[in-house]
Amino acid sequence: MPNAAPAVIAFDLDGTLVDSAPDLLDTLDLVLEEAGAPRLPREETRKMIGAGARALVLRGLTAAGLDLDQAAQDALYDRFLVHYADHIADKTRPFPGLVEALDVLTARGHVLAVCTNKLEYLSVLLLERLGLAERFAVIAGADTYGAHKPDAKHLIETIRHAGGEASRAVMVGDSLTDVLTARNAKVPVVVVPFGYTDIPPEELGGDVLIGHYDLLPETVERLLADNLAARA
Ligand SMILES: O=C(O)COP(=O)(O)O
Ligand SMILES: [Mg+2]
Repeated sequence: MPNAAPAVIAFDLDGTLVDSAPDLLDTLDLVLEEAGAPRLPREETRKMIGAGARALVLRGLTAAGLDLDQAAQDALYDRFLVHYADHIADKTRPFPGLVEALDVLTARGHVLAVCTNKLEYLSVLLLERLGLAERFAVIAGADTYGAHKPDAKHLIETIRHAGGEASRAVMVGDSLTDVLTARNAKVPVVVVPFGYTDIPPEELGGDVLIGHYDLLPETVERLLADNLAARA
């Protein structure tokens, strides 16, 4: 019997859809430099991405050994947001094969959504600049539903607003936060290995690890079918 709800494929943004590290970390370098901190190595700061911009700034300050009061931290965060918004798509690009994979998923009738710990307005701005925004039924940021990853509510609400249900959805992400979110929401999760994580991607505990977006459409079909069979 056909399921009335479309399948929803929910993507993390930073490190999953797009390689946004260059613009995020250029901005982090700039605000830390303005605060008088030494420059941190990229291998180190890359792993600080994944819990949103405020966490990125705070992690940078901690790693640089700067102990600022709340007002100074807030000012630095505001400065980060303004500069980042102005440079959000200078170097940021979709990962190879992404656009083709999204085309295939959409042609199969699946609905695409974004579930990210980036703020909603920055997520929309970035995807608009890259010409990708229209592809997603929902772009849900850390501030969209009053709960953010790894809270299951962020993913469940994203799927619901996209017109689907958690029992017929797949999450795609690059970090432990994404895997935990999917587990909490009882949604299967695909891990991509080209994002930002301090844990090796194969150790994140996802259902499937794919090395290239070419593999995503068949992987999604398999996970949806497995899920259906498990529920029968
Ligand atoms: O920008 C961040 O730190 C978080 O973004 P993500 O949830 O899309 O990985
Ligand atoms: Mg990510």
